[in-house]
Amino acid sequence: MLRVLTAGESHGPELIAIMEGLPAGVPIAMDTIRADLARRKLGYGRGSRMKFEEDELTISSGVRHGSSLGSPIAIRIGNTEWPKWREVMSAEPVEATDLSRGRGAALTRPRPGHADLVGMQKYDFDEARPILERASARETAARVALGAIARSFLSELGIGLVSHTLSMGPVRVPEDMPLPTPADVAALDADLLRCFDPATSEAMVVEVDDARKSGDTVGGIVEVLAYGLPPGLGSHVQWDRRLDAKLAQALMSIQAIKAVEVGDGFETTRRRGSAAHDELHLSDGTITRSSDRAGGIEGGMSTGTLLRVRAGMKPIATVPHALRTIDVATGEEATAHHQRSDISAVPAAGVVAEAMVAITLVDVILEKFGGDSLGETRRNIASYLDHIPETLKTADASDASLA
Ligand SMILES: Cc1cc2nc3c(=O)[nH]c(=O)nc-3n(C[C@H](O)[C@H](O)[C@H](O)COP(=O)(O)O)c2cc1C
Ligand SMILES: C=C(O[C@@H]1CC(C(=O)O)=C[C@@H](OP(=O)(O)O)[C@H]1O)C(=O)O
Repeated sequence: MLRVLTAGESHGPELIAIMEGLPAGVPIAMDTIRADLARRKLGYGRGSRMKFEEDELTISSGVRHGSSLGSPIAIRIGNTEWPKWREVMSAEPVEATDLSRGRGAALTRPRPGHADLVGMQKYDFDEARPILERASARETAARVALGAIARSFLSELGIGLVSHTLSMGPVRVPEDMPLPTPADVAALDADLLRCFDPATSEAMVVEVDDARKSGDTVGGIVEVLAYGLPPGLGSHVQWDRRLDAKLAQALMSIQAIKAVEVGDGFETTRRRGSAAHDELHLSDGTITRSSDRAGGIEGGMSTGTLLRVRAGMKPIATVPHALRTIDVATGEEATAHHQRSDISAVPAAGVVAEAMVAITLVDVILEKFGGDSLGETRRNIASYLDHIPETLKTADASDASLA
């Protein structure tokens, strides 16, 4: 079983991430984690904070000489903006008068679509600062650092992940666009939209620029693909063991994600059954699926074909052309507070989605195969695949890379 936790406020001194349950012997390179943190910060439409804030990465435990120890891994990501916020976010009491201006001024005009108002109600605060600090997607840097470690483990098992942007507002990649593979990742990372279709990528830039000019924000859809999974991850036997359910929770937990699709998702609901499923046929005597409409999951279990999931992000709530709200200090109608913010964070959300899928896959792999060391997990997977009877083997099972 894998357990992960994050802590940290957006303008606090640092983010903390803990991962417990990763087997020993997994290669963990600081540069790989840094590269993923950099991918998350990039992306067309991000606000000014992404340009000046650095992610200061430290690993405090669980890793020795570039390899996991099997003990809890503790990661620290320093917020380099902290000195400017020291007083506002101090753990020690600060005189209210010292906070009454500038950054410390009470945020009493909650933003519709953010956690501000309901958070104030629930946690009994009279301003939004204590809520937005933790609701903020700054926290996703911690998830991406954990995701980089998860991806390293998956990569040792021959499993590769790709995330890419499918749409930005109404601008969408062509339906027949070929799916990107891990070999294409460098090209995706070079594109600030993380979009595989250059013409669509350009149109997405125009969409973001247009929104920026009119003081607005944009949402969109990202897709995560996982290549090389064995069949049988997750289970049909209990609601909380279904792989699709776990992935949906993992993706839906990302700030501003409001929709999740597995495989063809909602499109499947518009088809008749005869055109909705992945038929089986024999190819060189081996069972083969003739399509991948299900997104690689049947009955809550991975089928061993390509895993394909999508997450839909709503437009950023901090709309520069501020939305109508109520000033809870005066009880009067007002416009929502707004300083700087992202116009779109869809490409960044793709990187976060990839991290959440990676963490979920490590969890279900350890649930099925266990292993206190990487070697033990590998042996367990190989033994399982070897023991699937020839008559049940599927052509697309990923045993080649796992052997
Ligand atoms: C990578 C990323 C960056 C985000 N940047 C912003 C932002 O700059 N401004 C904002 O209002 N919301 C931003 N959000 C979304 C808010 O964090 C989110 O809407 C808020 O926490 C409320 O949660 P909910 O939308 O899931 O209800 C971002 C989300 C992600 C994933
Ligand atoms: C800091 C990050 O994202 C932040 C997420 C966020 C929000 O409301 O979610 C609001 C913005 O922060 P601020 O209000 O300070 O400008 C983003 O910059 C990050 O991703 O590292």
